[in-house]
Amino acid sequence: MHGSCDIGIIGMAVMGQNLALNIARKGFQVAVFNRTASRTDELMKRVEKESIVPTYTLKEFVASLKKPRKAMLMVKAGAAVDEFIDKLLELLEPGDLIIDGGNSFYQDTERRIKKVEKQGLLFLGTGISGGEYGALHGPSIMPGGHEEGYALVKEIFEKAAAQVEDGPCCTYLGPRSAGHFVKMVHNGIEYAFMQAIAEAYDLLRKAYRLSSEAIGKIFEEFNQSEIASYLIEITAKIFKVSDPETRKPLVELILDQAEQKGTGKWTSQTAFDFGVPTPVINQSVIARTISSFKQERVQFASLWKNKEAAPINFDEQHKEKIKDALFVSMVVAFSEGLHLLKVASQEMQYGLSLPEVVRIWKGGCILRARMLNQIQQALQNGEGEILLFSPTFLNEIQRRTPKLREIVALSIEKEIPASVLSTSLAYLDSWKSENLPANLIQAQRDFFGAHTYQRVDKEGVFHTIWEE
Ligand SMILES: NC(=O)C1=CN([C@@H]2O[C@H](COP(=O)(O)OP(=O)(O)OC[C@H]3O[C@@H](n4cnc5c(N)ncnc54)[C@H](OP(=O)(O)O)[C@@H]3O)[C@@H](O)[C@H]2O)C=CC1
Ligand SMILES: O=C(CO)[C@H](O)[C@H](O)COP(=O)(O)O
Repeated sequence: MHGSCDIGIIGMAVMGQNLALNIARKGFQVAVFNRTASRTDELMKRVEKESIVPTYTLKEFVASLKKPRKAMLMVKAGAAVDEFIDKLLELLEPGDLIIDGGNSFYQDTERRIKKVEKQGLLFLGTGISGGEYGALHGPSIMPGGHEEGYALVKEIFEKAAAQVEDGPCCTYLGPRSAGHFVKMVHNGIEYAFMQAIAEAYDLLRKAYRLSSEAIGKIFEEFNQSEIASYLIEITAKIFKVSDPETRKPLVELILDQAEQKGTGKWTSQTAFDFGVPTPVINQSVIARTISSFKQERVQFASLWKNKEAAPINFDEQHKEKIKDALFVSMVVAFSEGLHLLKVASQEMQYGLSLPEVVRIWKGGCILRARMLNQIQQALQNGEGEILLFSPTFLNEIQRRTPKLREIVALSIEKEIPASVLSTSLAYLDSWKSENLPANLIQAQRDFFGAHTYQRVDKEGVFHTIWEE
């Protein structure tokens, strides 16, 4: 078996195991390695006819690879990636390829690629989306880094990726950290969708007092509409699952503390760095953070002495309003993310093709959604720098925003937090404001710090002594 494997994967947790099986099922021979051997054994129990070679030392792993060797890391983002890169650099040779398939921060990828190329090796920072199912049946793969490295794995990646009508959900995105940057933004948008959906659920259960079963049916219907998407689809499915012990809907028994591994926060931090407004994504990160203060929330609720409002009757019109609110929030989240990608592509010189980014998000990944077809079309037509401005979406959003406004008003009236839905509205209201109150901010800055200001009626930079 030595030296015969087409690719090797390190990290046999959820993603690594399933990706290894997927690639092996496409006819490639895959070497696998995991720090804890039992995980490798666990995978081998799942192997049927596939060609997977288990290895138990890194030396054995490297020796099992065909030259030029392709070693892919599917380990926890952070220190583990650096540790494996260092160990692999001792064992691999110039011309070999290291791929980081985890959710690494793009600045780490910038640093790692320099280190790897210094030793004459190639590196691909590759975002992968689709979770457990996608990894096995076809994820969306977002590679960036050395283009000659991509040529070595193109066939493997493109066969393993999800397939949509216009090709595999994998394409070379650009140099250095382009792939991990795109995956980071993908996840930022993912956070926003998830929070918007969660807020719709909160309104449905609290304002209208609908049961989990009824809410599940509404999401099932939503998934037949213009907001059809993977996240809406799994939401509908979640509401159908009962806890075997209590027979209650399982979702009702899950603690309301959302965890996060960092990609959403990085998207927001990076958007601040690049000067791109992404308030809906930012707010979805904040919403998760607030949720983590469960004990404090319980305490504050008892101090506040919440009163339950009378429920509202739910009908078709309400359903349409919630759907429209979700539609607008989804478009806004995509618009924010694509705006960030556009600016970052220029600043970082990635040369990203946004229609291609959107194309590879159409299948396999967590963001896959029916509206991505229209978004791809709008981008291909070069419609507007920012998606909101595109004629395709402008009319759609304008038509639906009054419904979003009603839903936000309802959330305010009923005291149900809907911060992502309301931020979507505020974001739109800000863009459509010819005049914002930033003139007052400028006056205040000039008052306390002599920061100067510009005027609307004449050219120049001005400073005023605001008080003697
Ligand atoms: N789960 C998901 O849905 C998705 C995950 N990702 C990303 O893919 C990557 C893999 O994800 P996932 O499969 O969930 O696994 P985890 O992120 O849970 O990481 C577990 C894997 O990392 C290894 N590992 C952790 N720390 C170390 C260390 N210090 N030294 C050596 N090995 C270490 C573990 O080895 P051991 O068994 O020995 O502990 C195990 O193989 C991550 O970057 C994740 O963010 C991307 C898309 C979706
Ligand atoms: O990359 C993913 C999906 O695209 C991973 O599932 C990731 O872990 C999701 O982020 P978080 O754990 O912060 O919710």
